Amino acid sequence: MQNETIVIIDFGGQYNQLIARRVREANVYCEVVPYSKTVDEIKALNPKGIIFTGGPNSVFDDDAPKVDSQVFELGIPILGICYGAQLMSMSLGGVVHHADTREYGVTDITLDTTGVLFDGIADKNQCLMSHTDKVYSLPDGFRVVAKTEDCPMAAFENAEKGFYGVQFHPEVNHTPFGKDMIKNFLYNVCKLSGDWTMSDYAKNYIEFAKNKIGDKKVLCALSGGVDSSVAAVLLYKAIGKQLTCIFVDHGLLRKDEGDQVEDIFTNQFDMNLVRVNCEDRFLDKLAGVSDPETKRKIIGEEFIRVFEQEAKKIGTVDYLVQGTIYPDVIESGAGDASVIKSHHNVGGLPDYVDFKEIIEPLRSLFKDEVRQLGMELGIPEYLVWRQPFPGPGLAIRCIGEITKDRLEILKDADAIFREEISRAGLDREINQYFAVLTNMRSVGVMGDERTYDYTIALRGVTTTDFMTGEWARIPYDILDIVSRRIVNEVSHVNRIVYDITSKPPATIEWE
Ligand SMILES: Nc1ncnc2c1ncn2[C@@H]1O[C@H](COP(=O)(O)OP(=O)(O)OP(=O)(O)O)[C@@H](O)[C@H]1O
Ligand SMILES: O=c1[nH]c(=O)c2[nH+]cn([C@@H]3O[C@H](COP(=O)(O)O)[C@@H](O)[C@H]3O)c2[nH]1
Ligand SMILES: NC(=O)CC[C@H](N)C(=O)O
Ligand SMILES: [Mg+2]
Repeated sequence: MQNETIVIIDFGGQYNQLIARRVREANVYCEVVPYSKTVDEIKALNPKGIIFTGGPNSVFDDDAPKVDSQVFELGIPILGICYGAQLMSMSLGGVVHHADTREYGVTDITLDTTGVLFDGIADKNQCLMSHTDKVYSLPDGFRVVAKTEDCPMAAFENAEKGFYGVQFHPEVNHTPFGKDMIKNFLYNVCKLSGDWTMSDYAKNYIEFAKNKIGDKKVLCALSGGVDSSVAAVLLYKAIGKQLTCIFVDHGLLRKDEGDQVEDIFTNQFDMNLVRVNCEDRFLDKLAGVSDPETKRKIIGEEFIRVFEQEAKKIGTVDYLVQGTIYPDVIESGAGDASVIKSHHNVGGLPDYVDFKEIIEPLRSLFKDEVRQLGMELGIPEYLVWRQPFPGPGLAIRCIGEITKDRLEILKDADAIFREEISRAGLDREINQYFAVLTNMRSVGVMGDERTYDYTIALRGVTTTDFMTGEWARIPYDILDIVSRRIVNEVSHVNRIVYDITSKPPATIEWE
């Protein structure tokens, strides 16, 4: 049985996957497709509703992305967001040009609550605006249902045809009524029943993977982290022992982590697991390197070379599975987005990879959705709720050059911090917490003697999606215990600082 489907037509906007996420959150299945799909291809997906996303272009430019105008004749409801609303308006006979006043940021908006999308929503509200063009006149049959000070046509509808346009972005948290508005579109306009759940995602993916892979062999890059554990279990359910998991111990893991991961995946799950110990190989390549992006690229490439080498031992392996999730993709500069940092599994991948294909079952999901999926698959809670740990590991927390000695200092300090946070029962509340070895040394006095040693920085953040985050308000007395213990127990450290920047403007990791 096919789930009720929403088709999201992608015009290159920044928040497109967030739109998809909002639709999934409302228990509706959706697919994001490029604007170049023909109307027949769209029809073949049997959508119950269509959403046009935002996008960087101006609709009236010659080379602006357009959708086949027959889409307006399918009798299917359409919601246009920002660029999508402008495109809908222009395609049906309205007028769009550059605005005299542009709007960027959170803006007060007045909603006409007789508008179908705004049913049950407060009329004085706020929304996120981000546009330089605007709609100046509406096509026949439309009426205005929202306005802001600078945008008199901030939302419009032709309820009879089921066409709706909004100039603002309902998909972001800065538009507090956005989720309700999207639900109104799905439930009141498209008349959906909400027949999709995360367990459907699992079921469908397992079916899809079975058919795609057939009797071929597959290798899964398994770190023991949340994402790759969920990806591995999904694939294991699809193809069982055709799957081999490769766990790379690159010497950049946390204290005792290698043994713990090996223990969990050999004793608790009955999967084929190969642990590859290659500390020297990674450390040799990283010797003398202190630039963060260079470190990331070296590690990204070395990971793949290890996977290729292990694949050869197994025979012919067509597919490599990675636990890539959406934030990894967007921060590595997907499409037109700018590169924040090259996640080793996306932007850090080498140009040539000796596998027929890389499979990434979680590529469009956000972290909290992956956790939900993990619970659906019956993965133990302590694994699903583990704090994330980046693939490049301690290399990007050891600022400057990486040496065995410096890694030892960092591992010991980090272990103390993690131990005290879980002793205080804060490990679920603080979503990611770790130590960073800075490359700064300063003067201290210990046992009446001068010291000149490293500064350790502690980092703690609260976040749900890891795209943005707040620094965690860890109680002073816990920070105090951690600080005393690290300085007393770890040689070559004489000073501890706590990082009090949020993301943005900082990022979670230091490199
Ligand atoms: N040590 C490792 N050995 C093998 N594969 C790895 C290793 N570290 C990372 N990977 C691969 O890179 C992907 C991305 O790493 P990332 O740290 O984002 O995810 P994760 O480790 O699975 O989950 P988490 O975000 O909870 O740490 C992983 O899903 C995995 O496929
Ligand atoms: O697998 C990964 N490979 C990487 O190269 C990488 N860089 C950052 N991270 C993790 O991503 C989340 C966001 O981190 P940033 O705010 O530092 O970008 C945080 O959870 C980081 O730990 C990585 N994960
Ligand atoms: N965010 C958007 O979709 C922007 C649409 C269009 N490029 C504008 O500036 O108005
Ligand atoms: Mg990880």
